[in-house]
Amino acid sequence: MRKKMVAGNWKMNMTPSGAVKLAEELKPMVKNDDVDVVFCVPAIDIVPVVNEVKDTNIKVGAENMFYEEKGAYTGELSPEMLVDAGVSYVIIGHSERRQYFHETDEIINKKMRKAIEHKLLPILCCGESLEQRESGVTLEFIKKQIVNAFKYIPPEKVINCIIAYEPIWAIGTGRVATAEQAQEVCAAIRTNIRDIYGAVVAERIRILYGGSVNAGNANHIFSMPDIDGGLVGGASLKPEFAKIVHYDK
Ligand SMILES: O=C(CO)COP(=O)(O)O
Repeated sequence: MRKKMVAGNWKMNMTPSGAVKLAEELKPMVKNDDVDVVFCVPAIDIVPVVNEVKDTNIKVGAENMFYEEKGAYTGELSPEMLVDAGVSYVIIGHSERRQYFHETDEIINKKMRKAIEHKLLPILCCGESLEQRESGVTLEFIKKQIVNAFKYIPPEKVINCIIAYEPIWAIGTGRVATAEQAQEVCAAIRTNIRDIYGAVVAERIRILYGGSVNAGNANHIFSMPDIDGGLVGGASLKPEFAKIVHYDK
């Protein structure tokens, strides 16, 4: 049985003081032993949020990291810095980073390998554009994203990674994929993983859905057999996030 996960992606929201307030408000509301709860927060908020949620069930994630160990990379954060600050997860390859910061599959693969080397758990994002969906290439495109992201990573490491399927057309638009649409793609991703890494990895790896998840649709989406929880944007900045964590109540 895979444990469900609900991860918030705060994106570029929340000043350090605002972040502490939000974490303080949410922490008593998101206790749920059946769900792994993660706050993925802006880099500047990591240290204060880690302090705020220590001794709770909440783990902290970063929204990005660089693939080099250290050195002359102005503005970047290394995996060692994240680990030392108390980070457990790192989002890699979000569509916003692919779009605005020109991250390629090759860069994403380097980040995946480096995160794993430092025992950070990657939340790998994949997802198609509206144009790709309408031209019928969704499954083929996502397979390519997955294959490229996991290149050179052995199955015993792949098993602990998290994949987030986030159709670009459903992010921040209020236009949520139907639970059936999300299930279809998440099942195809699991089949891809099975074909490459075998049944054990495929049964254990967690696949999340992201894109306009809210308190009203989480229960239906998370009840799909291949969907193990959600990566939540807008609704992760509000008390509504706690309702998503308690989706089945
Ligand atoms: O991009 C997302 C999470 O990573 C989804 O964002 P929204 O939940 O705001 O659509």
